[in-house]
Amino acid sequence: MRVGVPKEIKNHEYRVGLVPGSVREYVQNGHDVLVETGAGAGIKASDADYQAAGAKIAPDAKTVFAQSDMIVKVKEPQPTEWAQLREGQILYTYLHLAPDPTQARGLIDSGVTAVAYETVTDPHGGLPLLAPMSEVAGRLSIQAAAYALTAHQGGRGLLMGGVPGVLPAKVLVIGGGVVGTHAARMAVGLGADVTILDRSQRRLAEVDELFGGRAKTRYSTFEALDEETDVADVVVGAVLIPGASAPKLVTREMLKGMKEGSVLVDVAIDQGGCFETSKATTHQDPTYVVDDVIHYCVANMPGAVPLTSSHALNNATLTYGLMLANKGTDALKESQYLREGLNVHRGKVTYKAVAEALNTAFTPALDAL
Ligand SMILES: NC(=O)C1=CN([C@@H]2O[C@H](COP(=O)(O)OP(=O)(O)OC[C@H]3O[C@@H](n4cnc5c(N)ncnc54)[C@H](O)[C@@H]3O)[C@@H](O)[C@H]2O)C=CC1
Ligand SMILES: CC(=O)C(=O)O
Ligand SMILES: [Mg+2]
Repeated sequence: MRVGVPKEIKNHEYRVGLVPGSVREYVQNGHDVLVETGAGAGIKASDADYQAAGAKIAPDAKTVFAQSDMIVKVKEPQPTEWAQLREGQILYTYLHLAPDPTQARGLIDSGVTAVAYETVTDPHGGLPLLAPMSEVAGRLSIQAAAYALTAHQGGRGLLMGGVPGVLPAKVLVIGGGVVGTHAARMAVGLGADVTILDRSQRRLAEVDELFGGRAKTRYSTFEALDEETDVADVVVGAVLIPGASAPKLVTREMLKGMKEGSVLVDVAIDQGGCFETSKATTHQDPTYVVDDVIHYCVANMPGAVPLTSSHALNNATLTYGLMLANKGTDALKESQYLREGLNVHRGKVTYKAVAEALNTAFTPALDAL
């Protein structure tokens, strides 16, 4: 198969779909790899590094899309990209289709076979291709919040960990999954006063065990959200219902009870966001203010640390990517875990939560394949 890697074009997105080490693995499996010139610039990998790993270099994205059987990316295709996809071609990348009907329409119309990293599963029940970027985004969320809390950024003028004799910031984390626990770990490490809300009793027990009392846990109800947002200096939105649009948990009304200069970081923005007042922002202009509360809603947070993120992502995507390259769509028939990643195939939506969110017909993946 010919596997193509275009340069990412989303705002300030510096990650790359395949690092040179992964290219080498594809080549050893008998595949041709075509990499757009400069695709690795964000991770300091030159065209020569890719050539040394066995790739051929294409002069532009158009050549990559036209000549490849499978496209490996990081972020959801942008309009100019989905216009170049076609039936019989495999797209392997993050998609986040539920809150993005325009992209969904583009993929449906293209006929492409689109496998979304964020819904691929594994025998352990997690989301193995989402997890590494959730680890990065969770950790980054606290860096972003600490910066936004500074006075010159319009924040409360608060040091996350306080100092002896002065209380630290109160950090509320909504959702104790991968993003949530990694955010909490960083916040605890900085000395903040951390509370984690989750809707899963089992998860709360695991989180309680994990933090050994250094973070508090609370069951997530609207009452809890209302009370906890009133006292928080930082709120991290980290909930997920796989494939679906995020539930709106912090309402506009709750915002009115929050402190002036407090900070909301909505990591769940890639699934539409879990605060009513969230709208996606970019690394170029990451924050805005509503009712004196700073909102940070960057949908590709890990793109800011591409060296860490590209390698972490490749560690997770390589095995399933090779299965797709080696067996084509038969890989989707053989592996139920990889098949969970299939969102769109030959014009049909094959992931239930996505079909529901888009109010469109659902075709079970096995029927579509
Ligand atoms: N903005 C960005 O750059 C990035 C965003 N993300 C996003 O972050 C979000 C979270 O991802 P993960 O932590 O990997 O998911 P996860 O599945 O590990 O954790 C989600 C948690 O939310 C909990 N939850 C669900 N409904 C809830 C509610 N009503 N109240 C409280 N908790 C609730 C679940 O029980 C679960 O523990 C996803 O939307 C993911 O796509 C991930 C990486 C990068
Ligand atoms: C998961 C995601 O949206 C990202 O890594 O950009
Ligand atoms: Mg309140």
